[in-house]
Amino acid sequence: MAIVELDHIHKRYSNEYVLRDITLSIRRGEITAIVGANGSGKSTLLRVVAGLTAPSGGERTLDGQPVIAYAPDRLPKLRFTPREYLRHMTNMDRLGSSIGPAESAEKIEWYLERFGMAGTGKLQMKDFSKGMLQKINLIQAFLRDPQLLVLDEPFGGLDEEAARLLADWLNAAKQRNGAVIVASHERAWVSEVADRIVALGGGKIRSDRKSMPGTRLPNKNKIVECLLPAEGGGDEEGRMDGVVRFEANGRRARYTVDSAQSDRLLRQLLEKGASIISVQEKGDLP
Ligand SMILES: Nc1ncnc2c1ncn2[C@@H]1O[C@H](COP(=O)(O)OP(=O)(O)OP(=O)(O)O)[C@@H](O)[C@H]1O
Repeated sequence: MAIVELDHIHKRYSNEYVLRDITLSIRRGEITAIVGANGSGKSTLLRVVAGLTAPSGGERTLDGQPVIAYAPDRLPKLRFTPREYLRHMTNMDRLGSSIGPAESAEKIEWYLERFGMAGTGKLQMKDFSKGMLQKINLIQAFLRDPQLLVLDEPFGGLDEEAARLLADWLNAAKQRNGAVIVASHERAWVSEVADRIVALGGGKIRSDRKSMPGTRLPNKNKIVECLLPAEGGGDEEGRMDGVVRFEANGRRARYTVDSAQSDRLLRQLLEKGASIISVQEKGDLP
């Protein structure tokens, strides 16, 4: 069954119809892309799907009470550091969940690191570039572990590497049987990830067709986290075969390694007495 059903939805602002007679099912295990010209109603449709805008007519039905996460097309430039903002978002969320502050702080770090944002320190979001702000916007949505992800222009402002990672995360969410809906003008990424493409025009559905996602290879790096037998040795560690990135905090170390070389790295680490904490595909979710 669909996670959200829209049945003959209309949305009107004053006398202007923005959505007209929209009937649409958003299903689990599927990535749905909404495409269409500027002003065609994509953002409005997404907000109706997420339950943030009430329709003027028609019915929206949810299957159960799924956790829904929404990322708007841009975040305001707030006077918060990303950690302050994300902590605030998860604090609000935790009211209804079982995850504690330590665990959610760890998850925040996990996402910041993956997006190369761990080093932003005291820099406030008001001074962020468009792409940096977009990464925080996406993190706040993924942090909720949603069953329904509603993302407005998620690829906007992202560089190639970040966009690839996002595509991997969307696929990982889908593999967990989550439902994903994105509005996007980025044709290449839409055809890369979408199982289904719904085109809007003048607030109406003009076409709704299946798509065949995925010609691009997934991120081929793995992330190995481990406890080293002793501190230090950063230069030497970074030069180990296949290691593209090395970070350490005391004895705790993180290697980003080419998948083809990861077994070899693991063997070398074990031989020198390290204990392995985790091995993950770079595009996995926590
Ligand atoms: N709160 C609002 N009040 C009045 N009109 C609105 C409101 N929100 C959206 N609209 C109007 O609804 C229409 C559709 O806007 P929407 O943002 O949904 O389009 P879109 O397809 O997402 O556009 P874009 O590709 O430019 O982001 C536009 O004409 C817009 O002016």
